[in-house]
Amino acid sequence: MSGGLLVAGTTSDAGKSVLTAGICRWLHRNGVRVAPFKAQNMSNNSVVVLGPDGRGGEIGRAQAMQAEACGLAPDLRFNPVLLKPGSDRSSQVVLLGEAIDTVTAGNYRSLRPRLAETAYATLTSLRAEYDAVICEGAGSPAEINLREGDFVNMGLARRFGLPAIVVGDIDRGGVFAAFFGTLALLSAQDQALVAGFVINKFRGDLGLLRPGNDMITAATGRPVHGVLPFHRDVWLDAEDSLAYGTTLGRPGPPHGREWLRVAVVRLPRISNATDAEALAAEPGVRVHLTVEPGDLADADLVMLPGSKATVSDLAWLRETGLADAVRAHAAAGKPLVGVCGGYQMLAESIHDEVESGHGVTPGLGLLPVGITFAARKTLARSEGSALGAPVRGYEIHHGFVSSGEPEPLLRYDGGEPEGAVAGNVYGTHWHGAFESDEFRRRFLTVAARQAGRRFTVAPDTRYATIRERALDVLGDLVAEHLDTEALWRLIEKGPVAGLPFVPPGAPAPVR
Ligand SMILES: NC(=O)CC[C@H](N)C(=O)O
Repeated sequence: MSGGLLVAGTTSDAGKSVLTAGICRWLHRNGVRVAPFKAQNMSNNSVVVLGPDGRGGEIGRAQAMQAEACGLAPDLRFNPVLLKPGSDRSSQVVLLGEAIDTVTAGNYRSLRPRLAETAYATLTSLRAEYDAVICEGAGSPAEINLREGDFVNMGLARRFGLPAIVVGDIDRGGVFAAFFGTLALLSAQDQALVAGFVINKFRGDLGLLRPGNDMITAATGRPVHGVLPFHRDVWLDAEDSLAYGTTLGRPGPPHGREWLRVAVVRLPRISNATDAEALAAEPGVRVHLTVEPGDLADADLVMLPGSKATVSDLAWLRETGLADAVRAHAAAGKPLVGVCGGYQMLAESIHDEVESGHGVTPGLGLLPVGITFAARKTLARSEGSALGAPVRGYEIHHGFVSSGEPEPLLRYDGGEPEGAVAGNVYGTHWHGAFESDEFRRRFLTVAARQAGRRFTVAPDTRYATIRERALDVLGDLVAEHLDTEALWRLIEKGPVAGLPFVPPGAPAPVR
């Protein structure tokens, strides 16, 4: 079998990543050798994967999660093109794991053929190796301004003759109009590949929804392949919904007497926000993403997460009054932790000719280090220890500590120091450290003490188990709520013949 499917969405955050992961898990459980794929991802949430040469490279976090759903180690080919936005107008281009260039609207066109050819070649190799490859689209396939040269959505489906399903988020409303409009704005050729729809995040009465499903099927000639219920356990790696004001997950009640309140500053170019998810997995730890200085005043622990744009996010921190709130929190003796870009912001100074080109910028001066940016990106999977517990993490950064000899937070297995501690202020370049269970427990215990909070960490939270369970939930959702027979047929046999065309089709360019 050389099966395939494109999971497209009516919008970003409609549930493509989650549905792709769920389909992957369901197939994997049924003994299918399945791999995930996203030709091009735009995200600052990445993981480090070791390439065939043993060197570290980056792919989008969602494809690493989907690989896990397939029972596979992540592979650079699962996400050959990763665009990491550093501003509204420019992104770093990561091709098969390696940062090769910076794109702006101006030069994307000239770069695109190379990106597309790499994506096509990569998918070809995956299809030769696996029984099925489940491809995730990006944004909406009906972005009519981007249709020309598209290699992520229908462009990819056309090239490989893949059937496509379109998932829509009913929680936002307008899902039927979105399905109809998405289909009707595609060319006849593309419409022929769109086999049906999936409704996501449904929380009402199925009886009330059903007439709508029947009508959209009558209007488009395509079935609704299933309705996935809103599920409160589906929150890990939910990167598109990292809106400020969000509380991560649904942690259980505290193991001890009080909750520990964690405020994570929702930086404009936040990267690897999953560092905060590991904290939110602990019972009694409430993790809130915020842009409000007032929220910091109430927090026990404040986290400055990673950032793809350290210097400009630091300027934003100052403009919004958050920098003062961070300082006041630290001055009160309460714990503050900076991860990667957030760590860099806590330094005395940041010398950056690479990411921002701003030269020297004063940092918040809360940790006794100086940071300098190097053109070469550090990409590593790292192991060591901290607070007497083993720690694993991964590193994705241009900036490095170029001065200062702080008390380290961590040590690499070889003994090299990493990160810094100054009383109640902590920093490290490592992402993922809080996924190490014993280290997380010890860190939260110290943090609670410094915050004067009667919080007791649960003795037995295993982050890896929680992740595994979340993937199983996704597999269950697909198995229980989708027409899996229809899905299987699509994946195995390809597009359905004779699907009707819905006018007007792709609009002609206006010259
Ligand atoms: N992952 C991060 O937070 C990166 C930090 C910073 N932008 C750097 O490249 O060094």
